[in-house]
Amino acid sequence: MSQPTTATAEDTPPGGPRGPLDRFFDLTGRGSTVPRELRGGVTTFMAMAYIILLNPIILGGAKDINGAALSIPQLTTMTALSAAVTTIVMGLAGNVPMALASGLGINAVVAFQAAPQMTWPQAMGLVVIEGVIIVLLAVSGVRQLIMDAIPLALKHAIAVGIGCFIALVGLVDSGFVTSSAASPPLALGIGGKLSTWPTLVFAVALILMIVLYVRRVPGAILISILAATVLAVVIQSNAKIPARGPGSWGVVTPELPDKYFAMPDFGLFGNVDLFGGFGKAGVITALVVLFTLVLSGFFDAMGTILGISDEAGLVDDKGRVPNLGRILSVDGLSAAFGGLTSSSANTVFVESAAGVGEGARTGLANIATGALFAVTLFLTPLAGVVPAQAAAPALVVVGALMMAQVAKLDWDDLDIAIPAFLTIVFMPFTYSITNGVGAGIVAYTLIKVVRGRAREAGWLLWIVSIVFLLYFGLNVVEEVLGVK
Ligand SMILES: Nc1nc2[nH]cnc2c(=O)[nH]1
Repeated sequence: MSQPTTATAEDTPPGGPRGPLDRFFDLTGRGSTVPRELRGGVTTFMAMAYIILLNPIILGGAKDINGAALSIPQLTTMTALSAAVTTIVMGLAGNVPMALASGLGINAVVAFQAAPQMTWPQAMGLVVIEGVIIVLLAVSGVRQLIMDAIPLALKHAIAVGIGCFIALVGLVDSGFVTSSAASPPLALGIGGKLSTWPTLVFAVALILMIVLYVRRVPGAILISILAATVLAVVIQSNAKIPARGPGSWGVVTPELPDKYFAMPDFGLFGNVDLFGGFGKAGVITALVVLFTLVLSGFFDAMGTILGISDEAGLVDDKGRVPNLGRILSVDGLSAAFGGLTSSSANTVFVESAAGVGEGARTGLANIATGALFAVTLFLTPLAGVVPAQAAAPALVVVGALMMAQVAKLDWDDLDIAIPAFLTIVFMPFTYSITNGVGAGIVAYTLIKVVRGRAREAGWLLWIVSIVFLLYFGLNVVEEVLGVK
């Protein structure tokens, strides 16, 4: 891929014999070094650390059918634990710079679709089953077959769509872009105006990151995140911006905590009722929830794995990813582990692209990211210091890098141009990677049919298209079947 790297003489792989770390992670083979991997891993952690705070807020804010809520401190521990374990396992087994944590798409399904119809252990039981189904699809080779069936052009479009999506996520999380019920639905800052301290911090961080990055300063992204965090803490200690409301920092208010250390509470571990949800909510309702979980988990991770691999230059000329079977299996296991820990399905995070932007190319970066998540198990108060405004510019800059893939598409070929465009725009516009993948695949198959080339799509894409049509029409199906 064509991004500028941040190599220095200190970074250059030595010509001598390769050490055990180098051999295990193939650092030299992938043109990387230990410092670069560590820098990438730390950067990814900085871009993802917010999840330790946000996931408990989303899951802990919802009530189950009995009106019970999960404990926020326990959720915080479980979110950090599952991110640490799954990220390290992915690094060791998959050797890719792809960190995992509780997915924001899926946790909303768990909190707002599953939990209100059953108990928390039953909802988490469905998450475990989802993960097991995804593992079965991976080990049977079906998941890989589906990935291979997706045309190369759509794989590039997925990377571009994810780039646009993470840029929007960054802009929204930092309050630089806000939504309102009035028109226009999206606006700059508050009501079209940038006038708050948090947006200033975002702007400073973004400018600093761009300047350092184009000047190829090693650690550009990380330095900018840290510098912006310091700026944010200084501003907050003087301006005392309220934690909630317009103009606030969002999930993380950058304040130095009173205490830095807290003992983790593992009380939610194993709090799972595997099949009880089918009895409580009804078989069809539970199956509809399971279908949504599997489809989102399957295609969100697939899109993210393709996008990050493409960005890291790990794919071959057919768009194939190394160690794909293992990566997909670990991804499924991670979803199940998320259920087991009540932290909701863990999935490959798009934020891993920030570490790739910093030079990460192997699973060693994951060891750094995972180790930092493990440390936060004991330092949960400190995890709340980096505000979105400091970390989110990384998502915008990396979004720009991922845009490079758009040049690989033949925009004069409508068979490609229209599905690729839909893939790209559906991701940011519907805030979902899965929707983008689905829109592209359905459009691709449709165009092949109306052009009299139905066979070119291949039978597998046909099946996937039908499944996606079901997914998009799920509400209609639910009404027909009379389920909630
Ligand atoms: N791919 C992916 N990345 C994320 N980053 C935060 N949440 C998510 C998610 O649900 N999926």
